[in-house]
Amino acid sequence: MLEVKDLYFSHSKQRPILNGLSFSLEKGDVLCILGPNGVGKSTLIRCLLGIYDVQSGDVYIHGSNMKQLDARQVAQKVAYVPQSTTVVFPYSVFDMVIMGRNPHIGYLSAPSKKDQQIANDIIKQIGISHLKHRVFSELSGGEKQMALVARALVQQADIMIMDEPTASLDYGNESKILRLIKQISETGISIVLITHAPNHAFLAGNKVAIMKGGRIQAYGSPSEVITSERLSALYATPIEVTAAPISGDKKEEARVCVPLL
Ligand SMILES: Nc1ncnc2c1ncn2[C@@H]1O[C@H](COP(=O)(O)OP(=O)(O)OP(=O)(O)O)[C@@H](O)[C@H]1O
Repeated sequence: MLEVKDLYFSHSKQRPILNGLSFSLEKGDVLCILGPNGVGKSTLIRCLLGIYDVQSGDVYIHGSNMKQLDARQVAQKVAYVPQSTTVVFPYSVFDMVIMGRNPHIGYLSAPSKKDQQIANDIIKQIGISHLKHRVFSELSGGEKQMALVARALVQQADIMIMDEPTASLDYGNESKILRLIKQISETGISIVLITHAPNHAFLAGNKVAIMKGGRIQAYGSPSEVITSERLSALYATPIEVTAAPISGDKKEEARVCVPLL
């Protein structure tokens, strides 16, 4: 669905940020991208959304080279959930959510009944009907994040890029968003999840990529890639990856990352 091949991007000639970066995403994958501050995760997102022109390498979306697609075509295929959004105008949650239909609406047209229906269905589906008429800018961080996920879903793109969608959320809202990510992927949407929490890869991901030095240093299933040695080296602090028993009907174990203080 998404293939990134030998991507190179640099703000200045001296120091490339992305230096031959490659990975691919299949239908329903949740690929967690981990990497320390400043490694180039946001830069990668900008390249995947077509905001930055890559200087060499290619991004293929359903086999089409992104260089051949205009912004509207990219937006029909790739949705984006930002970390947070500041909105000055008093848009309602419904106004914000229906904006996700823009790539499907003609330049001088208003959202159709069908667009409104799609927005209403998604709002209901992800359980934020009670927020529909609230002013977006007055919502809490967690409520805003749910509305931003709804906006991305109404775009009906089958690739979704999420930039730290749980940043600054409390534990309950973080779990809610991670659960939603799993549910969305089960519908066949592929997700690139940028996160600073390696545990997210165990909880919601099926693939993980570790970014270092402008490349993907390790790539594979969370249990293969996320090891104590690798995380400790990546974040330059001792981290242990261990198994925690989960009580319930059947005995299960969850893998967890614990920083050693
Ligand atoms: N417009 C710019 N001009 C020059 N350098 C930039 C610009 N934008 C980002 N950078 C640099 O590019 C590097 C990668 O930045 P980027 O924001 O992609 O990292 P990141 O992995 O998303 O970091 P974080 O985890 O802290 O959000 C950083 O060293 C940053 O200072």
